[in-house]
Amino acid sequence: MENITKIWLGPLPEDSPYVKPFRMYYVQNGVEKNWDLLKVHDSVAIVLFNTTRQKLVLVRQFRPAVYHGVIASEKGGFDKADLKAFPPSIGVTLELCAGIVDKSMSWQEIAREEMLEECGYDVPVERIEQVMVYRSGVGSSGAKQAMYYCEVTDADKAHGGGGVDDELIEVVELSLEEAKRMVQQGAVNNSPPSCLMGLMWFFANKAPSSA
Ligand SMILES: O=c1ccn([C@@H]2O[C@H](COP(=O)(O)OP(=O)(O)O[C@H]3O[C@H](CO)[C@@H](O)[C@H](O)[C@H]3O)[C@@H](O)[C@H]2O)c(=O)[nH]1
Repeated sequence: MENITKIWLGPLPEDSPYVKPFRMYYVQNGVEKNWDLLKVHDSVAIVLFNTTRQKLVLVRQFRPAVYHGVIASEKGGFDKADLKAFPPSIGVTLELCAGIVDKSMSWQEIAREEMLEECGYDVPVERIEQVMVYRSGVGSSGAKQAMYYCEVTDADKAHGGGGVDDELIEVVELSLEEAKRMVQQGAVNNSPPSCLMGLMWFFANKAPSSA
């Protein structure tokens, strides 16, 4: 996955299917203000628990935004990627299985499809429980994400997962102890808030009482 040999930056093409920047103007308390925004896709994320193995199923992948963010935080900017000083592994995340809402299917159907494509579990939508809906990027995109929960067993496994087309996604099974360490005080990791919140929700609501 980290077989990345070259990284560089370029301007955003106006026809990007993923990100559209623009400015919103408004008058608040009689004062004209503006805010720079990004239109991005809404998304779904699924807390997946394999009850056969008592393992949480997450995905590991290289995230360009995280690679950029780690370097920008450390150096105050990103001129050019020095792969020796900053290996691609610093941009690898552990996340919930997730996907963008970019097709005309129900959100639950999209969640079902992502579980199959990314993690290899084939389950009917009826087994996917909605957990909560929230907005991420409240300063930039305000995008909506719906979080779901699904218990799976080894019998639901149709294939190894890994994503479609040229996606490179590694399925990772975490023991309850390993997952708990990710959300303990002082933890530092590359995971997005949705993943950390999903794990905390799991421990508060679903984990076996011994965990
Ligand atoms: O600039 C881009 C952006 C996306 N993609 C592709 O678009 C797809 C998007 O992947 P998908 O699995 O549908 O969504 P995620 O990338 O997992 O992202 C979702 O899940 C994340 C974790 O919850 C959230 O942070 C994000 O906002 C949310 O969109 C992938 O095939 C990417 O290769 C590109 O090729 N170029």
